[in-house]
Amino acid sequence: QQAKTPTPACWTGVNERTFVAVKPDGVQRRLVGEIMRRFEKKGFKLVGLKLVQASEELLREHYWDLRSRPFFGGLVTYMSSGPVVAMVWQGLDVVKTARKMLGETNPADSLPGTIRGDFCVEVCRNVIHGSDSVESAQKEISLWFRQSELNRWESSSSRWLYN
Ligand SMILES: Nc1ncnc2c1ncn2[C@@H]1O[C@@H]2COP(=O)(O)O[C@H]2[C@H]1O
Repeated sequence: QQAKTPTPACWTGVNERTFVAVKPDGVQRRLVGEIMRRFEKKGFKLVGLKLVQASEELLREHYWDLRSRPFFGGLVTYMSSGPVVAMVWQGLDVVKTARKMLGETNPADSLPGTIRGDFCVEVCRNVIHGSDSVESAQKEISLWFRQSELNRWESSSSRWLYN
């Protein structure tokens, strides 16, 4: 069994970070603003943001764990079919909460009120990706962003969000 990399203290508590990407279908369907609005209104802090045309190489690495699945080729083609909005959001329990906000991988299993529950119908066009653990968030953020692209800033609302 692979040893677990310990989470650095700077990545825990209110400083936890997750990687979220609006997929090409989400960009084409003009869902970027609505999705970002949900994360902002929830109280998470945006620390990284860019519109990128992802290379197949980057996507193969991003989805490396799924490489033997029959849909892998189609997934890479879909994800490279247009620009993606890559984001890093920060806040307490952001990895777990973002997954809840996204809904289930299959939109049909996603409750109304979630992003996938509200805006899509099929698993191969599920509009958004979010890291599934703190560990994969760290890997995905370093794959998609340079350190210099991540911003540290003091949020004036943090004292109203955290005790
Ligand atoms: N059965 C499937 N058929 C096609 N694509 C899938 C299937 N299961 C998962 N995926 C895709 O693989 C992706 C893996 O993580 P995502 O959250 O980005 O969203 C998933 C879907 O886009």
